[in-house]
Amino acid sequence: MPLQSHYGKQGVMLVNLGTPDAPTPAAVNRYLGQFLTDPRVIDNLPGLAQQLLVRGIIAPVRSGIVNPFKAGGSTKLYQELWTENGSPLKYYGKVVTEKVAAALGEDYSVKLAMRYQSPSIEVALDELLAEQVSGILVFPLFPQYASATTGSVHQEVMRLLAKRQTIPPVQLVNSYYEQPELIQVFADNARDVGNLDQYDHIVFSYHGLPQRQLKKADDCNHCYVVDGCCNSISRVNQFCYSAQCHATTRAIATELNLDPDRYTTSFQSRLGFDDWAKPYTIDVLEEWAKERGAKKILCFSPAFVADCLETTIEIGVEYQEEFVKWGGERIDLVPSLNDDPRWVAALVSMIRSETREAVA
Ligand SMILES: C=CC1=C(C)c2cc3[nH]c(cc4nc(cc5[nH]c(cc1n2)c(C)c5CCC(=O)O)C(CCC(=O)O)=C4C)c(C)c3C=C
Ligand SMILES: [Fe+2]
Ligand SMILES: [Fe+2]
Repeated sequence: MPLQSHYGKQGVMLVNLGTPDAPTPAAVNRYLGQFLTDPRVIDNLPGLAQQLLVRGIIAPVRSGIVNPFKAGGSTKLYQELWTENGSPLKYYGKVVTEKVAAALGEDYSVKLAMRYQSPSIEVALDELLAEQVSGILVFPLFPQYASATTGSVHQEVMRLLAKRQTIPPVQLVNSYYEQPELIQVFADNARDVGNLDQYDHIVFSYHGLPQRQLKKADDCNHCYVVDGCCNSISRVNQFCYSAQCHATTRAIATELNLDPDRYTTSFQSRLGFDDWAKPYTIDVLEEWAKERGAKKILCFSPAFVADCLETTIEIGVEYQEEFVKWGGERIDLVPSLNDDPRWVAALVSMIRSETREAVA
């Protein structure tokens, strides 16, 4: 018998990053304003300076709200990404939540939340608590831990719970970067693409992080100090985002029997002028096209569980155009997990194993 209360359902909150409510300058401005004033995302500015810079310059300029007749860069990209179902990140989040809820059955109550914009963590938490759940499993939809993503979700959940008299049993999922269930789905999706020998090279492209944040999160003075610091994972770097990304790559590559010279781990979406985790995906693509004559590249995006701006547009359109200019033919994207039944089954399996004690 578990120690905790076992009355009511087990609550589950699936949490992703968030996306604008609409592809308009006003909505993109609201989204970027909330996202980029998070001190875990832009971590090197004092609070007031960050508010002024983000809300006064970065968000208005990127969204284009400063000029009502001309959408800014980010808004244009969101307009390109938008489908009849809206933003894919939110659409697939909703579909997956419904499917996971149906598969888990009556013992569970499953909600979707977004760290920024809607549906908010606050609303999802209130709904779960109003149902008198016996406990809550907070499951960020980020396979690898970063302070800017998972850490921020955890902090927000704790901030909201800290206001309440009763703090229910809460489990915070940290990461699942090499869980066999997850690795299997990425590998199966790649197998569905066809014979991998048709590709000159395979790129595993992860969202980047400023090197400063990797160092800050490193209590063991390991990252950028020890040679090949992220090439293996152990006690000293078990929570390092970059090391976890490399571990995800190795696990997928092992599953697909890929030799190490067939693939590269790289990082995308750099913002600002500081150095981010390297190598940058765009540099890897340039090198393969210009110096090694690569024509076809296969690209995995294992930091994302659904189509989003960074996969569909940044890699699928922007990097693709550059690659062709450099003499390449095409970059094929391994489809994201989206609402793939194998991904739903993987989530159900991970949730069940995390809550086995509570749902006895
Ligand atoms: C692994 C997941 C992610 C990490 C780590 C991450 C860090 C990070 N991101 C920014 C700045 C931006 N990210 C933007 C979009 C975006 N980021 C992620 C995931 C991670 N970000 C996703 C899934 C998305 C797309 C959301 C969607 O709606 O499709 C954007 C907005 C787009 C733009 O204006 O270019 C910004 C800005 C920083 C600064 C950062 C770490 C410090
Ligand atoms: Fe991002
Ligand atoms: Fe490292």
